[in-house]
Amino acid sequence: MTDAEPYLRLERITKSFGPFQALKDVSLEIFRGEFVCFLGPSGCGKTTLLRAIAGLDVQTSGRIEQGGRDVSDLPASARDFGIVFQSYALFPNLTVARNVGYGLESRKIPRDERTRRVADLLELVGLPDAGPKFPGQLSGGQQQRVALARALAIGPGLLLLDEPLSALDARVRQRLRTEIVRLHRRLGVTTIMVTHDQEEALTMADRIVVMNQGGIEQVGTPLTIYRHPASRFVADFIGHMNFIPALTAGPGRVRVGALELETGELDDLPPGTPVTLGVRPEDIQVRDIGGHAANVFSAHVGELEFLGGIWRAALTERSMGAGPALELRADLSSNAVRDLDVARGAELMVAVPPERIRVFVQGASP
Ligand SMILES: Nc1ncnc2c1ncn2[C@@H]1O[C@H](COP(=O)(O)OP(=O)(O)OP(=O)(O)O)[C@@H](O)[C@H]1O
Repeated sequence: MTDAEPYLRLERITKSFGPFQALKDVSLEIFRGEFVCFLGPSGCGKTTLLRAIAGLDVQTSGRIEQGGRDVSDLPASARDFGIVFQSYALFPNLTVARNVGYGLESRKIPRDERTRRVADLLELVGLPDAGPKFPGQLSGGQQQRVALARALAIGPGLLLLDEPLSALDARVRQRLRTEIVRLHRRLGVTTIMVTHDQEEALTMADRIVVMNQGGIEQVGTPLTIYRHPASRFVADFIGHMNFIPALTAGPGRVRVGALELETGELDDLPPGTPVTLGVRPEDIQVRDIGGHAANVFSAHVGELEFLGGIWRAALTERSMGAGPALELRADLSSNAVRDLDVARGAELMVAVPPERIRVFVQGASP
């Protein structure tokens, strides 16, 4: 097997629980050394997919190949992975050292080597002195580090993380996030993490698999998923987005009420086709709007919400004639708000760069 070939290949995986289809024809390829996140709302099937990869919940149909080997029908014990669960799942009556060494013990690794390896692993996860303690004597974050060390002990080909951070408080979560990424860089172990937290996926993953209702909506790098969401679902699930109903008006142009806008992307749709435009709040410009800028219009400032580093402004464009007004949320820097005297009730010139407008065709996206 060469590195150009996927390390893990999922082919047409389905999973049914009675009449309910939790996974619908899922195909995916993951390469050696990648950090991949399965991201999606509760119940979309991400844990079910992870458990199928581990052999903990066998798929109803489909094929799973790992490292060039067909593992579809292998029991979990015969597959090559380490796993960390949300709930730590440590043995409460065993010391930390024995928890970490558990897999080594059952593989009959000699005691000396085991002791050395456990010490290395505890060092690796930043708990060099925790060996003699019991899990109950550690904080949640520390227990999750022990769970990580245990999962890595046998040097698995695949590290599976099932919402490993969601039981932890925000600060610990943040710190462990960085540590897991660092650990991954250092060890290079192919890693799959399930999360419903978009920020976690965006900051940690090499590639994100966005799931919805038992299927895959989009696979891509965090930047691609954020900048070029393939569907309205993805656009809505990741980050904030203004959705604006519009009609096509010729190549690269759309009409929103009386306003005509230029867009960077538009398939060859006949004029008058209903579409939905997607614009991120941070892509609405209020500064340095040159004379030749496209999509410039005046907007009325409504509510202004202070979010710390930025302000979120409710903007309304009123040249719409009889139609409903165009409402937008815009994220403005504190500097812009100060320099331009942006205040509730003010009028503000705004520009929406054409290349920052996504066009979703109605009915084509779920
Ligand atoms: N053992 C089971 N029996 C019946 N239905 C199940 C079983 N396990 C999961 N499901 C259903 O399959 C769907 C997918 O579940 P899964 O746990 O994979 O979702 P998820 O995306 O991981 O969500 P969450 O973030 O809530 O865990 C859900 O609707 C769930 O109710």
